[in-house]
Amino acid sequence: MKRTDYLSWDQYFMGIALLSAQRSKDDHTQVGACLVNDQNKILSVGYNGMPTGCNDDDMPWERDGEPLDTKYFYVCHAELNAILNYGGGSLDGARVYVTLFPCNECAKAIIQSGMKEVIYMQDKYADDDMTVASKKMFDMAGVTYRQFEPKDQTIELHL
Ligand SMILES: Nc1nc(=O)n([C@H]2C[C@H](O)[C@@H](COP(=O)(O)O)O2)cc1CO
Ligand SMILES: [Zn+2]
Repeated sequence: MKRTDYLSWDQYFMGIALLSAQRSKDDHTQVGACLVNDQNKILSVGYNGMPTGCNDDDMPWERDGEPLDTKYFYVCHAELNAILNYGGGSLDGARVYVTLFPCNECAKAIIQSGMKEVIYMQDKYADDDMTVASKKMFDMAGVTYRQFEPKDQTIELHL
């Protein structure tokens, strides 16, 4: 008999984004992203972290303080990492599953790389100008975005 409680594509890819987020060293916000093509093949994954070669232990993870002593100048966002991690050529027409709505900088990278759809989970910075700017650019550029609809399915991983 065919299983009925298998994961939908959306659940599968958002699940991979959520698992990727668990690699983040950021103690306040962990973000994961998964890029998928129109044949539902995974192209790339990423999470928010310091640039390669910048030691996690030597970099600041603070949110407040002198700008140079906070994480914001340094950390590479999950979406940008996923885009840059893709070694296979064009991302034209791809979609991105991301656990937090993209910032304006990642929105630009998403648009410029030719991606067409954003599926996001949280939108906790919806009122921030960066998110308003992201949506403005997505709307103008014809990149659609929709919030992931949780099916209340729990998966336990014993790692
Ligand atoms: N879409 C995003 N992707 C990301 O990877 N990030 C990262 C950058 C930081 O490491 C963290 C946000 O830090 P905080 O301001 O919530 O403590 O999440 C943030 C956003 C929000 O725009
Ligand atoms: Zn970003």
